[in-house]
Amino acid sequence: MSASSSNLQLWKEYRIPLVCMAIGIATLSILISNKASTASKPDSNHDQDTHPDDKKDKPLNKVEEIEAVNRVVDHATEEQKPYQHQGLKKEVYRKLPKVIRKKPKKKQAELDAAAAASATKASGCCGGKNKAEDDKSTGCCGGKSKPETDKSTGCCGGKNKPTSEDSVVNTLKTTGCGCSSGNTPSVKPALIDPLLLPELIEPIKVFYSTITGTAKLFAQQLAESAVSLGLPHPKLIDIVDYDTEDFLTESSLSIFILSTYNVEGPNDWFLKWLEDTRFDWRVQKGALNRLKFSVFGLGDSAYGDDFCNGPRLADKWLGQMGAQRVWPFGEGDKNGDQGGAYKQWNDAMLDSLLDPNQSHVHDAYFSSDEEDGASASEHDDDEEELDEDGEPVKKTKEEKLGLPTIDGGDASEGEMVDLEDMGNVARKIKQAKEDKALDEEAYANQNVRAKRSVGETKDGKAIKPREVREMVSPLLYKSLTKQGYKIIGTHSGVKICRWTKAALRGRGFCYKHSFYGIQSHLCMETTPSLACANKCVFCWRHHTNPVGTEWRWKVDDPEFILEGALDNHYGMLKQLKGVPGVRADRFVEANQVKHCALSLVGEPIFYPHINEFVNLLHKKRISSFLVTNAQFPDAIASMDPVTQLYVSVDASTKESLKKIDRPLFRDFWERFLDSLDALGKKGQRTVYRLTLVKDFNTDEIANYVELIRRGRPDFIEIKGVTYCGYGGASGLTMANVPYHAEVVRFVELIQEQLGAGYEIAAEHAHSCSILVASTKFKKGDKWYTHIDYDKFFDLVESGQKFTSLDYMAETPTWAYFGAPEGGFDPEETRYFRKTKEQRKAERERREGEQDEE
Ligand SMILES: Cc1cc2nc3c(=O)[nH]c(=O)nc-3n(C[C@H](O)[C@H](O)[C@H](O)COP(=O)(O)O)c2cc1C
Ligand code: SF4
Repeated sequence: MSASSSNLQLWKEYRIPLVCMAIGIATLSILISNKASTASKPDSNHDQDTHPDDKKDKPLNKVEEIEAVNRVVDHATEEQKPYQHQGLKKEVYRKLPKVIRKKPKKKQAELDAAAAASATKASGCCGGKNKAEDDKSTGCCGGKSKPETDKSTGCCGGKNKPTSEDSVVNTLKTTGCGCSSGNTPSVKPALIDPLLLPELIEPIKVFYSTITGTAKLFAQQLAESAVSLGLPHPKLIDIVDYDTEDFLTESSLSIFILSTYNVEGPNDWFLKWLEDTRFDWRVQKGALNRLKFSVFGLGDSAYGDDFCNGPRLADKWLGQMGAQRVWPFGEGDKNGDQGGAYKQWNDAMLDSLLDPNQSHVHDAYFSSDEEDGASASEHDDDEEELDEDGEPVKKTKEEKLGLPTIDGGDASEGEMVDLEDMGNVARKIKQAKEDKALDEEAYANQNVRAKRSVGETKDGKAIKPREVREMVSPLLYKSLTKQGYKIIGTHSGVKICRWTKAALRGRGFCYKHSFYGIQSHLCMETTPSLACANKCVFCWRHHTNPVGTEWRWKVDDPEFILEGALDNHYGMLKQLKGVPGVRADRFVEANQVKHCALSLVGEPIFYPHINEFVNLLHKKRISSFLVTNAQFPDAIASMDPVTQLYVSVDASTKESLKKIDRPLFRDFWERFLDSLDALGKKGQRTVYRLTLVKDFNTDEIANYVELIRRGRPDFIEIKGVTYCGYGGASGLTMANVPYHAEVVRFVELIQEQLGAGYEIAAEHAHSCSILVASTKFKKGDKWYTHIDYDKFFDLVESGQKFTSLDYMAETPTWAYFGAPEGGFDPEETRYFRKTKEQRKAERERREGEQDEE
């Protein structure tokens, strides 16, 4: 279709609203031109109907409302008036686009010019001068309309020649025409002068996802239609380029044009984020309530039940998270007239948007209850929440109390409660109330609370008071304490590791004993940040620990965290006193922590005062083993020496890292690579930790080799993933846990491809872990992968520069790869889990002994 014929078509479809609006503007022009004379007449009765001040008690009718809105929109001609909204009734004021409530940035001269232009151009009517038979492009009848008022065009046929504002207003009110009989016809009527628009209205955002380009084409068509209607050019955004987290603060009118793919496609990330957020109980109900949206799906009906399933889900989840659906879901079938279906949807959607009578759609674009980021509730806190029909929203008792609703916090659309379930529902509500009360009490009584809050972010920026909140909410507190964590202050945790318990009973140490000489009963596992920037599939905590890309919580004092961690650690140890098998000597030793594993959960390097924390550990001669997930390269670069610095290398390609770590950062891969580079520049011991997940990250040997060459770590720890009963979002099963032989094979392949410089040094068969070490740590036949801890503390104290080679210690031969002990310290008692039969025989034997007594 040519540009002119498409314009013609557009005009045909929009002529009525366009003419109405044009007339409104023409009316204003007249009002303005008469302003000077009328202003000097104190007794003038002009504009009675359009001065809301004069009729404060009467509600405005629709025409008055439009007039009033238009008058303010055309603020350039009213000089100071646009800034004096006091004259407008509240409901009219609220209909104004957000930006025009504020002082416009355009220079007055520019605005005046725009106003002058609109005065001559805006009316679609020539006042009967136009000789064209029927000029459809201008909406002018050429004075042909014989009836007093041509309702179909809104043109009066040049008959109405208002002589005063009064008559204009009356004409407008009765006929909808503002013909002034002498105006030159415009090229094309505009709803609002385009010169003013970019300043006035936030552009529509059009998010598209595409592989073969159709969705992008449709997005461009939408943009063209919007522009032809006088709206600002919408922003076209490829969904893969948008940071999904930003939807949480997005307030624009957002149109989603999404294609469907049953293979890996451009929607995956967005849909995954929507799903995660929708079902994440930590995300508040109505998280997207600032967003106004509509979705159009592209698909192919040949895919049967999968036709447009992705876009459909997007539409559903957006709605369920509180986003306002301004226009119903539309779909276009590749197997049919996809373009036609789209055009119909596109046109109807824009039409409704510009139609003030369709207030819920219209308001999504032209009105906002927010100003300067203040929420609606902040702004109009005296007002009731209204539903789509303008009725006050009836909230349940639970909603008013902020309690979880029946389905766990969300009464989603289409989810109705069966009458028979009402008993269960009542019980659930009661239970939820009791649980909440208990949680809040436990939280309030937490005996370890932050003594000092550090009110700044990692970059030293002060945290604004309203942003400071605690990372651990009462619900999270409950969840974590249930899992055995002790919470310190507002964002730190400590937990006793199972190897610590095993060591207390003389039943062996963890792999770090075999690789680096750590005795597990002397080790404390803690984290100063329960939050993380990933949602790794093998992290069983990702449904509970908070996530974020930047620190936005209260910050606790490092000294307080360390003291709290030690107190809680010792407190938990005490509870093991007297437990059968606990060795007295180990129990006494354990009361002096010598190692700290900063790897419990979350991202320790995220904590803004991590350097202070680590230095405090070293002052107490406690070693530090810090594991980071390689998303904060700057923090790695600025990290003071730690005894051993790890990065988790969970995958070796961008695609698999995205699949496994599910990072929140859009530039996660660049961050990951930068982290490896930063690691390569550290002087102290550095380690890559590879966790193998079968079918996820075990096939990319060459890429791993590449990454190892990049960061040149001293050591590479490779272990098979541990099965923790995943399910849920991770989708992992036992089938994803590699056998020991498979891990060995993988390591051998890595070592082969790495060539000289690295060798397989040690293993801990029990935990399926293998250590590949740089040959810098081998002297002759002997490995020196262990650590001289005292030497390390002395080096730190000295303040001199040192390297990983300055504090190495000899590795015992039982820890060597291939040694018969398999990395198990021969001085420990090997404990083999009993089989079912053995446990049964043991029980029978004990019962027999009791009988004898
Ligand atoms: C590999 C492939 C998989 C597809 N999977 C689906 C599907 O599961 N459901 C569906 O409705 N359409 C499916 N389609 C059809 C596309 O969604 C449809 O052709 C759409 O118009 C493409 O939009 P685009 O050009 O913006 O990428 C698939 C198309 C391809 C090529
Ligand atoms: S290093 Fe880790 S696994 Fe080993 S004892 Fe410490 S916390 Fe437990």
